[in-house]
Amino acid sequence: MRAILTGGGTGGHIYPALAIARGLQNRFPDTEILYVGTNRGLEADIVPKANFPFQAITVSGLERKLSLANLKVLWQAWQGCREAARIMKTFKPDVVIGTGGYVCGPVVMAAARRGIPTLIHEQNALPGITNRLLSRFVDQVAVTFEDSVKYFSGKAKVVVTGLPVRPEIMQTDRTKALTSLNLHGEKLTLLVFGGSLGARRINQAMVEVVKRYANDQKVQVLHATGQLGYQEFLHELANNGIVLDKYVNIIVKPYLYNMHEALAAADLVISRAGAATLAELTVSGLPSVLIPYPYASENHQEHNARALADRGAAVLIKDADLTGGKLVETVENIINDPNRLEKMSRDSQKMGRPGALHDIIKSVEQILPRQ
Ligand SMILES: CC(=O)N[C@H]1[C@@H](OP(=O)(O)OP(=O)(O)OC[C@H]2O[C@@H](n3ccc(=O)[nH]c3=O)[C@H](O)[C@@H]2O)O[C@H](CO)[C@@H](O)[C@@H]1O
Repeated sequence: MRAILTGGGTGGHIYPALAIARGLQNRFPDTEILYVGTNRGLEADIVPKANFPFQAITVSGLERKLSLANLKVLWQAWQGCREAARIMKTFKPDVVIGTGGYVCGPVVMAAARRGIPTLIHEQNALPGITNRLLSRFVDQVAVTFEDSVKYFSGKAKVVVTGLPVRPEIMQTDRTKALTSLNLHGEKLTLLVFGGSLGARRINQAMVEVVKRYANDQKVQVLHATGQLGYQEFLHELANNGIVLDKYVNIIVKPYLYNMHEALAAADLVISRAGAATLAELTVSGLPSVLIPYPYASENHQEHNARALADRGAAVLIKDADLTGGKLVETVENIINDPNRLEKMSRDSQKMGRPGALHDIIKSVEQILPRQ
C-alpha cells in the first residue's frame, strides 16, 4: 500500500500524522509512506528524524484580511497545487491523509480531484479552517471530540475516533527511559514544555522552579524551552546565578525529539494545553499543571485544559495569573501530597483513548477500494 500523509506547521498537526503512518505500517506491513509538508514548518525537521521520506511543496497561510501579501500567497497556492498534482502522478498513492495546517489544502484536494481515497483528522474541538473547507471533498473526516461534529456540513462523513498518539508513547519502559535521559530512578521527575514551539511565559516562570529544585535530593527537572527560547532561558538562569553544568538534576533542552521517553520518565507535567499534548498526557495517565496559550483561536486551549481540570486530572493556571512563585507553589502542593498525585494520575488515565489510532486505521480501511 502507498500512503501520503500531510499536515504541518506545528507539532500538534505533525505527530498525529506520524502516529497514523506507523499505525498503517503495523496494519499493512508493506506500506510505503510519503510525507508532504513545507520547508518552513516544523515537519521539515521532525519527519526525516522519524525516518519517513519527506517532500516539500510551496504554500503558505492566508492572512485573514485583504492584503498584498495575500496575492503572493495565492500565487504560491497555485504553485503548491501543481506540485501536489505532480506528486500524485509520480507517487500514485492508494490513500491520502491530512491532519490539518494549510499544507493539507492543495495535497488533499489534488487527491480528491483524482478520485484517490482521502481522510482528514481534526485534533481540536473547534475545527481549523483548512479542515472545514476540505471536509466537503474528502471521503472521511475523523475527529477528536464529539463536539466538533456539528461544524462539518451535512455531506461530510464524520467519525469520532479521538486523537492518535505515536504508538511508542504507550510502549516505552520507564526504567529504560530514565537511563536514556540520564535521570535518577529514585527522584520525582517534573517534565516541562510549552507545546511544540515552546512558550516564553512558561520559560520565564520556570526560572523560579529551577532555582527551587537545583540540587534537590527528591526532585529532578526535564525542561524543553522550544528552539527559539533556549539561549534566552540559559541567559536568564545565568542572571539568577544558575549555571546548569553544576546541577545534574536539572536538564534543559531546546526540543525533546524523544518525547515518548520523557513522558515515560515523568511523574508530573507542566505544559500548554494543545490537543496532541493532552491526548499524550491522558493516555500516559500523567497528572499535569496546564497553562493554556491564551491566543489560540477562540481560546480553545482553555477549553481543552478545563476538560482535564474539571475531572481532577490537571490543575489549570491561566496565563495571565502565571508567575514563578505561583508555579512553584502549585507544584509543591501537588508533589507533597502523594495521594493527590496518585488520584490525579488515575483521573488522567480515565480520560485517555488508547484505541484512537486503531479506530482511525479502521476508518482508513473503510475508504480503501476492496482488494
Ligand atoms: C498556539 C497554537 O495554536 N497551538 C496549537 C498547536 O499547538 P502545538 O503544535 O504546540 O500542539 P500540541 O500541544 O497539540 O502538540 C505538541 C506536540 O509536540 C510534541 N513535542 C513538544 C515539545 C517537545 O519538545 N517535543 C515534542 O515532541 C508533543 O509531544 C506534542 O505531540 O496545535 C494543536 C493541535 O492542533 C492545538 O491544539 C494548539 O492550540
